Amino acid sequence: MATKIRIAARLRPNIPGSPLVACQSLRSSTTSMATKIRIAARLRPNIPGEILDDAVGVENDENGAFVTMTHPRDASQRFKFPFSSCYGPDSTQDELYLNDVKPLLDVVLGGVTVTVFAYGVTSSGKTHTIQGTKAQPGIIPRVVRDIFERSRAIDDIEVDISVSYMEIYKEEAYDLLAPKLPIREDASGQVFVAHLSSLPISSLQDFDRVYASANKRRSTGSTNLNHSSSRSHAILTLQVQMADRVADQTVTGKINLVDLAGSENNKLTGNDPSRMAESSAINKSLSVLGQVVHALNQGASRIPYRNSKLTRILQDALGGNAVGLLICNLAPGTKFRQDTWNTLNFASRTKEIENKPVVNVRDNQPAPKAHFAALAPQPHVLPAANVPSSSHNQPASKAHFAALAPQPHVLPAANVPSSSRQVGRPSLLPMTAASKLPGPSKGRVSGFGAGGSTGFQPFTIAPGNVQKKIRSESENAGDRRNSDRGNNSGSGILGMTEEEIDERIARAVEIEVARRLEERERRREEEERKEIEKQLLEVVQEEEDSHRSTPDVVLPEDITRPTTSATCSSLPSGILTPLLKRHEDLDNELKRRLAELEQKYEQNSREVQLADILSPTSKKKTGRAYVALARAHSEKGDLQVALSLYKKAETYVPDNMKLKQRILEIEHAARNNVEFVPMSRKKSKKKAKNTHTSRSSGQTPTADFVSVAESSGHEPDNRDGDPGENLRSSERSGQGRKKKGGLGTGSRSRSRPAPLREATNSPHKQKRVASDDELEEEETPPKKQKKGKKTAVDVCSDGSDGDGDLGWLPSNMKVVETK
Ligand SMILES: Nc1ncnc2c1ncn2[C@@H]1O[C@H](COP(=O)(O)OP(=O)(O)OP(=O)(O)O)[C@@H](O)[C@H]1O
Repeated sequence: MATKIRIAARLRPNIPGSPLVACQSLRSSTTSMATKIRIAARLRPNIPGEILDDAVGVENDENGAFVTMTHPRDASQRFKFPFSSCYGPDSTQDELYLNDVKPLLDVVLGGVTVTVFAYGVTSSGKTHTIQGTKAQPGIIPRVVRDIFERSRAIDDIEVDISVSYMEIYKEEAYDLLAPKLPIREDASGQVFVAHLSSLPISSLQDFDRVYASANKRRSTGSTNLNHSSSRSHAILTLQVQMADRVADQTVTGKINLVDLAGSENNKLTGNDPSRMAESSAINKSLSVLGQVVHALNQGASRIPYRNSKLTRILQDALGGNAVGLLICNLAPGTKFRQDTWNTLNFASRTKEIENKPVVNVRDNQPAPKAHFAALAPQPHVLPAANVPSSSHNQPASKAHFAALAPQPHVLPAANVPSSSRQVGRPSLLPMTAASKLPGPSKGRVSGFGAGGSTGFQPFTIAPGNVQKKIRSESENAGDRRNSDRGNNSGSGILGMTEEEIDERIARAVEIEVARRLEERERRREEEERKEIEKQLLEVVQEEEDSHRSTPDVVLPEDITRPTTSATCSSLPSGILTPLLKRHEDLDNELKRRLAELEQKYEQNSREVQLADILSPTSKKKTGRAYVALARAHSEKGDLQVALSLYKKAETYVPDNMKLKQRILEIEHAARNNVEFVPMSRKKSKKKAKNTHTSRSSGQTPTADFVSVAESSGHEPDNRDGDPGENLRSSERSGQGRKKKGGLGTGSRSRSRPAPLREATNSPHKQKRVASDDELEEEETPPKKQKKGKKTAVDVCSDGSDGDGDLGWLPSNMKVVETK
C-alpha cells in the first residue's frame, strides 16, 4: 500500500535585510497567485569596429522604460517596446543587478525557485551580463556573494549551499562540474552515467575555484560576430537549503542563472560547417522556445516543452512554479536591427506568461522506510518542472522540489559521446534514453524531483510492491550468480556483495519509479486527449451553427468527425474562389491534403491533436489549405468564418508572421465593422508605385534610417496592447512606405518566389502580386540554398524566419508615427 508523504508549507519570518514586501509576495505565491515573467532589456555599447548609429535606443521617462527602434524594413517607423526595466549602453553591471536581480534573492531564500535567463542574438552581451569579467563581475558572482552574505545573517537556521552547472550543447546536456561521472551498467548491459554533480560550497572563494575550472569546459568558439561566442546554453544552479531545527522543516530555494547561446544569422557569423551544426542546434532550441511562448500565450492545451532540452529545462520558468526574469540583451545598430526586432517581439510575448511560484518546504521527518528512490540512480534527466512543488498536505506524488536541481541521470552506452571534447564529460540522459531502459521503464516518463541529493521525496513507492520487485530481482540475480559460480556462496546474501545488492535494489526501484511515472503520464495524456476532443467538437458545433445559412461550404473542421469523412474527401467546387479554380493543381492539392489529414486523424483514433500527427511539411501544407479556405470566405465577406479558419491555419504554422498579421487585420475589421482590405495588398500597390525609389537612388539602409524624423509627439498611447490600434497606426504609417534594401521584403521576395504562383499566366510571375499569396509564400522554403549552408536554420528569437514582418505587432507596443 502506498503511503503518502505529508508536506507542510511554512512561511518563515522575515530575515534580517530582506524587505517585508518580499515575504508578502511569497505568502501570496503559496496561495497560488500568478506572477508574470519580468523583462529587463539591456542594450550593449558599441564594440570596436561597429558603426555607430541609433537604430536602437533606450528611453526611461515618467511613462516607463522603453526600448525604441526603427522597423527593420521601414525606417520611417519607430517603435517603442515597454518593459519592466531598460538599460542603455552606459548602464553598469551593478545597476542591473541591484534593480532586477538582488530583490529576487529574498524569493530564493523564501524557498522558491527563481530563473534568470539572458536572451539575445549572438554578441549582444548575454555572457557579459550573466557572467561578466573580473573587472566587471556579472550576475553570477554577485548572486553567490550576496547569498553567502545573507545566509550568514540567518540565525538558528542551518544553511547549506550547493552548486551545479550544466550546458546544453547540440541538444545534449553535459555536467560542467564533474570531469568524471560514474559510469554504470544495468541489468541489460546498458551503460549509464549517474548523478549530475551538485557540489557543496562554503564560501565565495570555494565557488570561484569550482566555477573557474568548470568554465574552461564550456563550449565556446570564435565567429565573425564574437571572438568568444558561447556555443551552448549554460545553466548554473545555486541551491540554498535552510534547515530549521526548531520547526523541524527544511526550506529549499534555488536560483538558476541561464546564459543562453545567441540566435545566429549565419550570413553574419560566417560559420564554418562545424559551427553551422552548432548554430543549427542553437537556433532550433531557440525556435522551440519561441513556440513554447506562443503556445502559452495561446492557452494551448499542449505546450511543446519536450521538443528541446532547453525548453524542458526552462519549463519551470515558463508557465511553471518558478519566478522568472528574462534579460533581453540587445546589440546596437542597424546591422542587428532585424535580430533586435525579433528579440523584442519575443520578449513582448514572454511577458504575458504567468507562473505560479510555490515554496519548497519539507518536514524533516525520517523518510518512510521502503522509499529507496532517494538513493537510486534515477532514470530521467530533466525535472518535470510543471509539477507543482509542495504545498500544505499536498499528496506526495505531486511534490516536486527541483526545477533545475542536480538530477541523477542515466545514459545508454550508445549515447555516450565519443568525441574528444566529450571525454570525461559525458552527456546526461537524452530524453529518448528512457525508452532504452529495460522492462516497464520503457517509454515516456516525466522527470521528477531531486531525489537523493536533497533528501526530498518526490513521490512514494508502495513498499510491498517495491520490496517484492527488489526481492525477485535479487533472487534472480542471485540464482544466476550462484549457477555461474557453481554454488559458491561468495560474500553477502545469495552470493552477491553488498554493493551489488544495493545496486540491484536501486535498479528495481528505478524500474518501479519509471513505471509509476509512465502510468501517471498516460493518465495525464488521456485526460488531455479527452479535453481536446471536447474542444474540437465544440468548435465543429459552433461553426456548423453559424453556417446553416451557407450550406454549400464544407469546413475542414468537419474532418474531425468520422461521420463527415465522405463529404470532406471531395470538396464541392462551390467552395473554391475563382482564384483557386484557376489553379487546378492547388484545388487538387487542397482536396488531397484534406483527405490525407482526415485519414491520418482517423488512423490515429484521435489520440493526439492533429497538429501533433503531422510532419513539418504536412503541417505547412495543411496550414496552406486552411489559408486557402479562409481566403475564399474572406473574399465572400464572411469574416468570422475566415477568421476561424485563419486561426486553424495558425495552429499548424504558429510561426507564420503574415498569418498573424492577417488574423489581426480581420479581427480589427470585424470588431470595427469595417471592410476588410488586406494591408499587404495596400502595401503591394504602394510598392508598385515606389519601385524607382530607395536603392535605385543609391541610398543605403543607414541613409534611409538617418533620413527619418522621429516625432514622439504623435504617439498614440496604446500600452494596453490593442492590436487594432497598432495596425491602424502602422497602416497609416505604411501609406508612406518606401521600398527598402538590406534585410527587407524586397530581397526576400526575390529569393523566395512562391511556387504556387508559377501556375499563373501573369506576366509578372516572379513579382509579389497577390496579397494572399504572401501567406503562402511565408510557408514556402527558399527554392535554392547555397551549398554547405543547409544544416543551419536561421531563425529568429520568436521562431519565425526573421524576414522582418511588419505584420505581427506585439501587444503593449507603441507605434511612434513619423512623417
Ligand atoms: N554592457 C556591456 N559593456 C561592455 N561590453 C560589453 C557589454 N555587453 C557586451 N559587451 C562586450 O561585447 C562582446 C560580446 O558580448 P558577449 O560575449 O557577452 O555576447 P553574447 O551575447 O554572450 O554572445 P554569444 O551568444 O555569441 O555567446 C564582448 O566582448 C563583451 O565584453
